Amino acid sequence: MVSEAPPSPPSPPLAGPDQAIVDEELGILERVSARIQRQLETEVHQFEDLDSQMIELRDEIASAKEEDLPSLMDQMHQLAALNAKRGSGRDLPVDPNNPYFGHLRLREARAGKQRDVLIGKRTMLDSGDGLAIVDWRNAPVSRLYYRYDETDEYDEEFDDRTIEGTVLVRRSVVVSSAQLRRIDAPQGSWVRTRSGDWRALGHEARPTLAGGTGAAVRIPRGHLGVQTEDLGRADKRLQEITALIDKEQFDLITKPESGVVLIQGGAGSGKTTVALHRVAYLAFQDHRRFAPGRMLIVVFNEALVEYIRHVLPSLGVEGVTVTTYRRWSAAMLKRLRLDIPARRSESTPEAVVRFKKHPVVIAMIDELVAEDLRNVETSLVERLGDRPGAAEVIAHWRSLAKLPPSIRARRALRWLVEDEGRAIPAKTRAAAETSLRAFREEVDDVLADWVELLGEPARIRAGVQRHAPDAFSDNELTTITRWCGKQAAAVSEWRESQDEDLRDHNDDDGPKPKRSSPPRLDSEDDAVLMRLIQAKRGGLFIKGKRFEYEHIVIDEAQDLCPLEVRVLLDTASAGRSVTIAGDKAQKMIFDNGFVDWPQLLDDAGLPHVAIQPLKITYRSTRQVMALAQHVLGHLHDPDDDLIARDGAPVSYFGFSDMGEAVAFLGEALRNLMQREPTASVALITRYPQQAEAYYEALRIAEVPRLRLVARQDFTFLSGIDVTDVRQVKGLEFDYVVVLDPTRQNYPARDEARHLLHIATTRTAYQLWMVCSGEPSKLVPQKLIDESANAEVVKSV
Ligand SMILES: Nc1ncnc2c1ncn2[C@@H]1O[C@H](COP(=O)(O)OP(=O)(O)OP(=O)(O)O)[C@@H](O)[C@H]1O
Repeated sequence: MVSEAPPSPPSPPLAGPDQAIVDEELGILERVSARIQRQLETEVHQFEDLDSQMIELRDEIASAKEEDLPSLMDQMHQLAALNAKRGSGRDLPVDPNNPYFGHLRLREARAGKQRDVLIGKRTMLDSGDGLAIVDWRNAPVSRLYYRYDETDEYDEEFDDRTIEGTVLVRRSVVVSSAQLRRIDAPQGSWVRTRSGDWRALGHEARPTLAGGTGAAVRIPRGHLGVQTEDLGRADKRLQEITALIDKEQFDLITKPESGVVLIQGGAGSGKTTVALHRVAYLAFQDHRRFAPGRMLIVVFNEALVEYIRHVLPSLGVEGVTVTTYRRWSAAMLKRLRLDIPARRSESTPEAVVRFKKHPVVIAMIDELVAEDLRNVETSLVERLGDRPGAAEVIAHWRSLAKLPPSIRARRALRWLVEDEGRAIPAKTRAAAETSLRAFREEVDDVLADWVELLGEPARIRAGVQRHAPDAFSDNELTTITRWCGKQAAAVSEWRESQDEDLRDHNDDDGPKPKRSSPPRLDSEDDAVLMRLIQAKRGGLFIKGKRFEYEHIVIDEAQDLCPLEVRVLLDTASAGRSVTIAGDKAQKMIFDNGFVDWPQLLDDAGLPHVAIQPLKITYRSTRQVMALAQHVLGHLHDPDDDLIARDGAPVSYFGFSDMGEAVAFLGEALRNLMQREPTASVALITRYPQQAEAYYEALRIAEVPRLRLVARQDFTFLSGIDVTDVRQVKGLEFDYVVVLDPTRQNYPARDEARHLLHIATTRTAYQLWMVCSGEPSKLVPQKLIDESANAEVVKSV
C-alpha cells in the first residue's frame, strides 16, 4: 500500500528578476570571500616569516647581554603566541564558510547614501569597498534587520542619535561551506539544487503573523515523508536560526539586562531559541558581567542539556553551565557541606510530595524566620528589662531589620563586643550577648530549622489553613503531618546519637551506645533546605562568599515547583537578570503547584511582568497544531492559538494487532530511510516497555538505523528513535509517529492530554498515529473516520 515517491521535477530556468536577485547575492558573496581570502593570505605571509624570525631571535638570546634579555624574551613570547594561532585561519574573526546570513541595503536619509550591510556572527569592517558585516548581537544595525521589512522607512535612536532612512533590500541567505545555498526575500525564495542550478520555491516557506493560507502539501496516503529531496542536515542540532529570528523574538532577546523576561508561547514557537539567543546577546553586550562562567541555564531533561551544550558554541558562547534542576541542586547541596542525611526516601506518599512542593512551604518558611526574629527580640527585651543602655541595644537590633537573620545576629554581636565608646554598662552588654549568642548558634543550624518547620503537626495545619485552605483534604493532612512528624523525630534522634558519638570519641573508655542509622529525607526536602538557608543567611554561601549568577535561564519553568524556582532565582545577583521560558500546555509534572505565570512570579517573589506570548509556531504545521489543540480539549486556551504553516495532513492508521501495525510501519520506514536518508523520525509510545516491544519487532522487520532511547540518550542524528513520551519533551524530529494512542494509554484525563500534546508537537513535517487497539477519545473521531483502513478500525 505504500506508494513510490514522486520523481522531483527538473528545475525550470529562473525568471529575469529572480535571476537578478540570485546574481546579486552571488556577487556579494564573491566579494566577501575574496576579502576574507586576502586577510587569510596576509596572515599566512606573517606565519611564513615566523620560523625564520624565531630562529634569529633564539640565536640572539643565546648571545645577548643580561640587560637585553627581558625585551628579547618579550618578543619571543609574542612570536610564540602568533605561532600558536598558525594554521587554517580558524582564528579569523569571520568564518569564511559561513560569513553572514542576512543582507540589508539601506538608503540613509541624512547622507542620501546607499550601503549594503551584511548581518553575521562576527564583525568585518568596511574597508572602503562598501561591504561590512555586522555581528547580529550588535544592536544598532542588526535592529534594523530584525525589526524592519523591505521598503520600510526606519527611524531609530542610537546613542542619542537618530538614524533614519529606508530599507531597500532585506534578504536572508544561507551560506555553508562558502557556498550560497538559499535566498529568502519578499519576492520569493530560491535554493541551489545539488546539480548546481537555482530553483524557485515560491512563497511556501514561512508562517507569518498575517496568516497565510495555501494548499496543504499533497502526498500519497500511506507515504511517510514529505520532502522530495533529503533534508540535508544529518546533525539535527545545528540549525542556522539566527537569520530567521522574528521581530517579537528579537524584542524579547534584546530586553534590558536587568529584571525578568518571561517567554511564553505554544509548542515550537521558539522559546528555547529565544532564551539561548538572549544569553548570547547579553554576553556580547557586557562580556565581563555576563561571562559564561557566571550564567546558568536550567532545562528539563538531559537530552535538552546535551542539545543546548552543542547549540550554544554556534551562537558564540561557550562554557555556560547547562544543567537540570535536580543535578544543579544535588551539586549545590554538596558544595554547601551541610551535615544532613544523604539518602532520600523512595516511598514518599503522594500527598507529602505535593505538600513539600506547594508554595505554602515558602510562606511557612518566611513565617518561621519572622517568628525566630520575634523570639530573639522578646528574649532581649526580657533579659535587658530596664537596665541602663537597654533601649539603645534594642534600637540598634531593630535598625538591622533589613538584614538576613544570620548576618543580623553577627552584626549585632560585633556591635556589642566592639562597643567601647557607647557606655553601655557591662552587665547590660553581657545580658544582650547571651540572647544574641544563643540566637547566633541556632540561626545557621538548617536541619534544626527543618525539624521545627515540618516536625510539628500544628504548624503544618496552621500554615495550610492560612495560605492554602483548600489545597489538601483532611486525610491528606493527616498523612502529611504523620509522615513529616516521623521524619523529624528520626532526624532528631539521629542527631542526638551523633552528639553521643562525639562525646564517646572524647571519652574513649565508656560503653558504646547503639548508633542510630541515618534517616531518609524526601527528594523534595532539598529545595526546602536550600530555601531555609537562603531565608536565614540571605543566600547560599560557599567558603564565606555568596554564590550567585549574573544571569539565569529557566526553560520549561511550568515543570519546576515555585519553591525550586524561588531557590534558583535567589542565586541571581542584585540585578535579578533572569529569563523564564515555558508553556502551560506542555506540563509534564502534575503535582508541582504550578498554576499560571502570574502566580509563579508571585510565589517566586518576582515582580509581575507583562506577558506577550509568541504567536507563531515554527516547528509544526497547521494540521499538526489543530490536532494538538484538539487533544488539549478544555485545557486549550483560544488566546494561545498559534499561526502555523501549511503541511501534510495528519494520518491515522488503525490495526487489530501490533504485528499488523509493525508490518505496515516497517515498510513505510524502510522506504523513508531509502528516500530521505537524513530524516529524523521519532516513534513515540506511552510507556518505555512498549517502546522496547516496538523496537524489537521493527528490528526483526529489518528497519534500518533504529535506536531505542530509554534514558535520554538521543544522538540528534538522522535515523529512527523508538522511545516513550516522557523522553521527548523539548525535542524536535522531522517525522513523528505516535504509537498506540489507545484508550488505555491516553485516557480522557488532563495528564494524558498534556502528554499527547507534547508527543504530537515534536514533528516539523508530518504526523502519523498508528494504533493497534481501541483509539483514545482524545484522537478526533473525524481523523479515525477518514482513515483509509477505517474498516479495520471498526472491527477492533
Ligand atoms: N524565527 C524563527 N524562524 C524559523 N524557525 C524558527 C524560528 N524560531 C525558532 N525556530 C525553530 O523552531 C523550532 C522550535 O523552536 P524551539 O525549540 O526554540 O521552540 P520551543 O518554543 O522551545 O518549543 P517547545 O516548547 O515545543 O519545546 C526549532 O527548530 C527552531 O530552530
